[in-house]
Amino acid sequence: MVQKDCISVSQYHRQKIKPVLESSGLPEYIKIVEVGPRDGLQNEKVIVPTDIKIELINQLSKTGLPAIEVTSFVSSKWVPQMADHKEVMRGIERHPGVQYPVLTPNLQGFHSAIAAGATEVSVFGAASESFSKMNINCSIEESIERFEEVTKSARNMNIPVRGYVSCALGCPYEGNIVPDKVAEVSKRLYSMGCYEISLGDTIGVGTPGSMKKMLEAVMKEIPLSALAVHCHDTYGQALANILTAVQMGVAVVDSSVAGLGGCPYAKGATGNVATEDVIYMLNGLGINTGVNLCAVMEAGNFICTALNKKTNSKVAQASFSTATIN
Ligand SMILES: CC(C)(COP(=O)([O-])OP(=O)([O-])OC[C@H]1O[C@@H](n2cnc3c(N)ncnc32)[C@H](O)[C@@H]1OP(=O)([O-])[O-])[C@@H](O)C(=O)NCCC(=O)NCCSC(=O)C[C@@](C)(O)CC(=O)[O-]
Repeated sequence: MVQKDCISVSQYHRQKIKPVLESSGLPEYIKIVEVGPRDGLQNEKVIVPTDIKIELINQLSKTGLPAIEVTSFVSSKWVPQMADHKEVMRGIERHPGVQYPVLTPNLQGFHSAIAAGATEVSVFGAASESFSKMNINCSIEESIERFEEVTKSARNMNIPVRGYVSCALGCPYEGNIVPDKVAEVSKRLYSMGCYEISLGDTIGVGTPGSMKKMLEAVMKEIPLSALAVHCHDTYGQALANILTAVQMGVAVVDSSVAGLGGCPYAKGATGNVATEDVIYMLNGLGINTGVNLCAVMEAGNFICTALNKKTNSKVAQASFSTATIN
């Protein structure tokens, strides 16, 4: 059940990201991009039934979240969990003011996504050659060519395109990735028309120190207002890394309800930072998100019950055991 005092989505969606809270130097509003239904569920061992995915997205749509990544239009041989992309896309109830982006690695995926009713897409590249090859079966250069085809078609249809750069703080195959490489790939995605670049710590190895260095390099090439961070929590650093990014002025944060997820081509990587934990931290900093924490916890409880697993959200764990949320 959504709380009565939940601030309306459209109220926040309409407003531009404001520069900073005057007293603290922090952004006054942070946009949360919920990636659980895609990034979270793509990595589940058992195939999650389509109606459960749809119900999860419908519940999340009522929480005040401004953006919910719904699914991926990728090959079902590569990611069987996302094979029902069309049914999910067509089955969800769309709420005014909520964005419902989907992943599209190439023109084929883009056309399928549009045919299924997608109104926003994301291309996903990497700052690591090896990861690019393992994840989307092509070099970084080839991926850029494919993404250019997608952005060109999208522009003609007025479809916004978001760009991911995976391995921004480390690669499961190559180890360290130099910040300049992240900046270079980010710049290319931004130059081809991606409205926002989400910097992915795909395997959750970053620290506040490496996040700061990487962001300093990327911020030389791309406006701060076009940057997002996407932190997995494998080493327990995600919230600290997000706080570092927010202190540097980043105002878009990706997260996953109940901390679900991982990437099938980044073995051992755990889920994204839990949406509940990010909201709790931002609430404590006095930063608006427009998202109702209780309603997100209810959605988290729904999906964890359906998957028969324990939530990875520390906030949900604490709240369900003490029944107190501040
Ligand atoms: C990109 C491909 C498709 C290339 O895969 P490929 O095998 O090189 O593709 P191809 O062009 O040679 O085509 C081979 C077959 O795939 C089909 N195909 C071709 N394109 C599509 C498509 N779009 N949708 C559905 N089917 C497609 C195509 O029709 C053909 O079918 P066949 O004739 O064999 O029956 C493949 O590598 C793939 O699907 N990879 C997906 C990987 C993925 O989804 N990874 C997880 C998401 S990334 C991530 O999690 C990181 C992120 C974003 O969260 C950020 C972070 O944490 O860092």
